[in-house]
Amino acid sequence: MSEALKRQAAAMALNEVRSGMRLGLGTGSTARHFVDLLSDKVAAGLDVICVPTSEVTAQQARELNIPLSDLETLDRLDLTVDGADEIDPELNLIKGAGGALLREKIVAAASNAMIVIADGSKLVEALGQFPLPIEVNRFGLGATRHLVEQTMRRHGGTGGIKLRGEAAGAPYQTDGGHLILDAFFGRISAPEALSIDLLNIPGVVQHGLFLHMCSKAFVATPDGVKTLQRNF
Ligand SMILES: O=C(CO)[C@H](O)[C@H](O)COP(=O)(O)O
Repeated sequence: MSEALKRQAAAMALNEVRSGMRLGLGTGSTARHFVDLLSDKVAAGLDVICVPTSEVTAQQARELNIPLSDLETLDRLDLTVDGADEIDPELNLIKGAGGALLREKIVAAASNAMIVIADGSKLVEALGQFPLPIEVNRFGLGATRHLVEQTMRRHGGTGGIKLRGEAAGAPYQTDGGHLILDAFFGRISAPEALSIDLLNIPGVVQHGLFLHMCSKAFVATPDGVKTLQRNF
């Protein structure tokens, strides 16, 4: 999908930002457009303080003179704007293709609202066609992978599990120094139960299912930007 559509979705989210807000800044190509557009408003006098969800976003924001803070200094945020890899009709998400899922989830959970920006290709009837990123500790990788695979089979997952970056010769490392297993479920029929089961595996640090966290999504299609909303 085109960068123009991603930017349109990002522009809609920018309309939700008010002076004085504490903002979470997402990661990925769509969130990048949001940060870029936000910087114009900041240059024009918008007063915000932002917490980035990755080193990449932090660097972009610093280069664009967006004021940054962290979750030691601020314990709550007003709003987080982030991208997603899949969005279901309940606004449950799969996130983490960019590897930032742990910080993204910490920042979203610290926020009073989470808005997702995406193009129409991210809308799905059921989560799971996109591989679910699972962030794991390096220690005990083989054992953790085995337990993740057992859990995936119990939940009807039909595909395999790949250590991200392995095929390229060097495992991908997250900002927190962890590894990512990408699990090809096919279809996730009980996301809440899967979430609990994955988090019960000691080597699993976090997974990319964002359940009941997103209250609004701006989804850009060639016919315009759709606003999807969910009340908690
Ligand atoms: O979860 C993410 C990073 O960890 C991204 O938000 C997600 O992968 C969407 O990225 P993009 O906007 O480039 O499609």
